[in-house]
Amino acid sequence: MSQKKVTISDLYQKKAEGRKVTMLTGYDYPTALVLDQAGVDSVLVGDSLGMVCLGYESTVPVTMDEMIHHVKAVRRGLKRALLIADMPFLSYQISPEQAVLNAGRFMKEGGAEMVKLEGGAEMAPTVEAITRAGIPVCAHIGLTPQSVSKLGGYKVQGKDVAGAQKLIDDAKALQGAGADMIVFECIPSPLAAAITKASSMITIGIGGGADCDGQVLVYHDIMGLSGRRVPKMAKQYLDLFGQLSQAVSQYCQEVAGQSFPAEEHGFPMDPAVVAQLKF
Ligand SMILES: Nc1nc(=O)c2c([nH]1)NC[C@@H]1CN(c3ccc(C(=O)N[C@@H](CCC(=O)O)C(=O)O)cc3)CN21
Ligand SMILES: CC(C)C(=O)C(=O)O
Ligand SMILES: [Mg+2]
Repeated sequence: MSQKKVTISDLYQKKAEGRKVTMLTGYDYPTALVLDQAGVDSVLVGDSLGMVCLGYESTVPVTMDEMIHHVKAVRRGLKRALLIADMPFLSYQISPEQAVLNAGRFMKEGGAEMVKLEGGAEMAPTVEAITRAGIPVCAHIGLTPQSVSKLGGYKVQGKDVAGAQKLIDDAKALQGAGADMIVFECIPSPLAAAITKASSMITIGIGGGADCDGQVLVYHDIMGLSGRRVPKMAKQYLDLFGQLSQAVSQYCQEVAGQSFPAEEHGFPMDPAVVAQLKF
């Protein structure tokens, strides 16, 4: 595995050559070590951390300070993979100025290399302002979880002509505004394939089918760590929740049954020393 840092040009190169870009979410230092050493191209500190790490009902309550705390932890664990920070709800929607300031915090305080934000053509001026400040942007269209109340639930987007055409127009506007990358979340595979073909941006699917330039999933979903049913687009590779629960219950049994700690888990003392102690 090459130890060279992954750059955005490397990912454009992959797109050009038809080699797939890999991305996973990562929220903490040990996970960053695993992802980096296993060779993933990019790590997204997603605002999904609000749901999977902090126990919120949605991504809406997540703050900039919470995000930065996690981005810094992931930064310390990455040597190679590209670090992308997800802009949380209301950190970029108010004005392009507010967006540049918060995107800049991710770069300056968090050590991020790219920021991601949700929204279509209406976000083009914001993407343009962030890009103009020298900060690479990943867009995100389709199912945009920060708008879950407006969307009426976590539902597939772009199924009818009007919805699909809007996503095509959104992608065009975001590309024109300078986005280098775009996430397609829960949109029909043929639509994601067609936009990918027409687009110079690096397209990353999560429920966008096999023909995107790359794929992203939530780490806790693929590892079976979320403790919930995983969304349809995720593939669960491990059942860590089950394994962790089993290990915790075994530990409790062994402490209760006094088979833990064993001799080797403690620190001996010279009996001559013990003999001299007065109690
Ligand atoms: N753990 C986790 N994984 C995610 O992928 C994820 C989050 N959290 N939080 C933020 C958003 C929310 N996401 C979600 C949440 C639910 C569905 C879901 O329930 N989808 C339905 C299909 C919907 C339809 O058919 O219209 C499903 O059956 O999985 C999808 C994406 C994706 N993101
Ligand atoms: C699932 C990805 C695309 C995301 O936005 C997140 O993890 O917050
Ligand atoms: Mg997100």
